[in-house]
Amino acid sequence: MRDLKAAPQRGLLIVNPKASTGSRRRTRWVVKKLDAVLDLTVEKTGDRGHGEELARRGADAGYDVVLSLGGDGTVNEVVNGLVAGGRPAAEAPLFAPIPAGSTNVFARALGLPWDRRRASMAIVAALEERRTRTVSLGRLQGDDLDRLFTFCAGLGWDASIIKKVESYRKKRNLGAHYARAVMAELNEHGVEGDSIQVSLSTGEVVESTGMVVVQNCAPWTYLGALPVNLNARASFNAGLDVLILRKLGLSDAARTAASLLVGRDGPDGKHAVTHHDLSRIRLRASLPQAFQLDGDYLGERTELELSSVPKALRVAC
Ligand SMILES: Nc1ncnc2c1ncn2[C@@H]1O[C@H](COP(=O)(O)OP(=O)(O)OP(=O)(O)O)[C@@H](O)[C@H]1O
Repeated sequence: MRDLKAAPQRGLLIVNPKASTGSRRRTRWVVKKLDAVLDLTVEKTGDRGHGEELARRGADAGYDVVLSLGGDGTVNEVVNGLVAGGRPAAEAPLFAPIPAGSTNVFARALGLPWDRRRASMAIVAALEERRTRTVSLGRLQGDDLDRLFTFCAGLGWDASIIKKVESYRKKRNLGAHYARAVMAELNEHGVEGDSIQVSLSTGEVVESTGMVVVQNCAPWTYLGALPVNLNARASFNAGLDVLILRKLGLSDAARTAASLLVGRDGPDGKHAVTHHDLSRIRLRASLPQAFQLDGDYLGERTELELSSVPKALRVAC
């Protein structure tokens, strides 16, 4: 093991001061821990998109390690900045996400604890022991859009629900907000969604009425400590997994929702089909549909293409 104190790696910590579980005191604690093992620079994000710009500049400046302190939105921005323009993983800084959002799916999918102190200690140990892993990312393209995602993207129902949850603003008690948004969505639009044609890289074409979720890893999300699995086989070492909801009745919707919460492998069968390890998925909807990327609602689209980018990002873990 190299003595990091003698030759410290250059580290850039990108902090979202508005992240839902962040605070100045907690940030100071994290900075102190990292400062002991890295030649550390700290930058705060000032607005949406700033994390991506800071990360891109950090990669251009040759930082060895870039860390984020924020939620999955900040992780998404920083990752997009690090490997912007197709920068290969070997030429980009090592990345480490320190959780400060409400859910922190990417960090937890990597095996890091939700608690930021414990996660920081685990990252410091990984840096000291030079433990790294190279993971896949997803890429989403459409019209004026070309973005990477770390854990999931979706078109239709789940994205409409995310839009509603975001509009409720308060991030506490996310489970209750989610349930409220599901009920509001059912009230407004019922369970019958618009048709989405899903073309898979295997050559198969599947029709969905209302919801397609693509995963780069498992789980899809967490409700508190509970992982919610749509595609339990999704993995950073494989291509993309997809869940396609087909025709739903109200009782099917309830059954599907329940199987998401209690099932180990997620729903499958007559009303939902899943496919594993795909290189590409094309989506074409009959009407503009809400879409989400790493849990952030990003607008509406009728056509999207998603592809897997293998071994796209080096992470410390
Ligand atoms: N200074 C800032 N002011 C307002 N928004 C910001 C600022 N810095 C970053 N953001 C934006 O805040 C969004 C959400 O941030 P982030 O995901 O880090 O936290 P979060 O919303 O608490 O996380 P989660 O959604 O997991 O609860 C990001 O998309 C980012 O662009």
